[in-house]
Amino acid sequence: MDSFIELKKISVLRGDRKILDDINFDISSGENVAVIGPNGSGKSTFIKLITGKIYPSYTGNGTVCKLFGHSRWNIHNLRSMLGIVTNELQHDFYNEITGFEAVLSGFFSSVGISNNHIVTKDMTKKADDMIDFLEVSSLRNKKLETMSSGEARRFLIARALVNNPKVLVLDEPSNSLDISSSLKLHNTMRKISYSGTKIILVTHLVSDIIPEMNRFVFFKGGKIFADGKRSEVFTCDKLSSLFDMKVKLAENNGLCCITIV
Ligand SMILES: Nc1ncnc2c1ncn2[C@@H]1O[C@H](COP(=O)(O)OP(=O)(O)OP(=O)(O)O)[C@@H](O)[C@H]1O
Repeated sequence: MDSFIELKKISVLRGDRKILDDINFDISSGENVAVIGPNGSGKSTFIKLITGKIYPSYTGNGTVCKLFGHSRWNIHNLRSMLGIVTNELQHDFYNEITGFEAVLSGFFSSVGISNNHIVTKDMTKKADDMIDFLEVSSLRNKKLETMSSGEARRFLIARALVNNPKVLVLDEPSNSLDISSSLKLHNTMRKISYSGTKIILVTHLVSDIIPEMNRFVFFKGGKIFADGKRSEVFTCDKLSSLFDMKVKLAENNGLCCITIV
């Protein structure tokens, strides 16, 4: 099986500063990956790289940057393979768009539906199926701008799933959610992982981690600081080194939390 994402010796430069430095990363099917790192460690830049939004700063000399086997890609062609939900995206949807239209727009990689879009019956059915799956049918015709963050985020996850992507990238998904909405999201991520779509979860909160995450990639200072199986990387020692403070990790009923010791 080809890798979903293959990066070798990849760096990203902004001005004269390397904000991603010599990244080597490869994921294939079967992996749910948690990307964790402190603020400013390069996680968002990494997400932009693996979702085709930016290219590496250097190529040649053994560098590889492939998404689904291709070094060059068209964002529209990536959409059936890669679903993306970021806070930036959610911001784009704060206008007159209803939840249903937002989900439907996933078929066109657009923000909402316009007269140029030809919406088929199958698309409508799939959009409604995904709205059901995310358990927000009662809000289908409500405008996103009038929803809570948690509600709007569920519609954007449904939008990302309409194309049956192989991989769903969630960037800081519990940002601005209260405990109850975070817990709902937690359960939704578990449901998605059972449905066959793999998750790449980017976060600085260990409470976002679901038991199905089987690979952990830690970022620090623009570099991959640790990368491996859950039992090897998601440990008190590694988390303490990552955040430069002694922390204790506890897991209870599938929920994780860290405390400072
Ligand atoms: N376009 C840019 N121009 C200059 N510096 C940038 C740019 N984008 C990111 N940076 C810098 O690169 C570093 C990594 O940023 P990035 O947003 O990738 O980190 P992050 O881990 O996602 O942080 P956070 O958790 O705070 O969102 C930061 O120091 C940031 O200021």
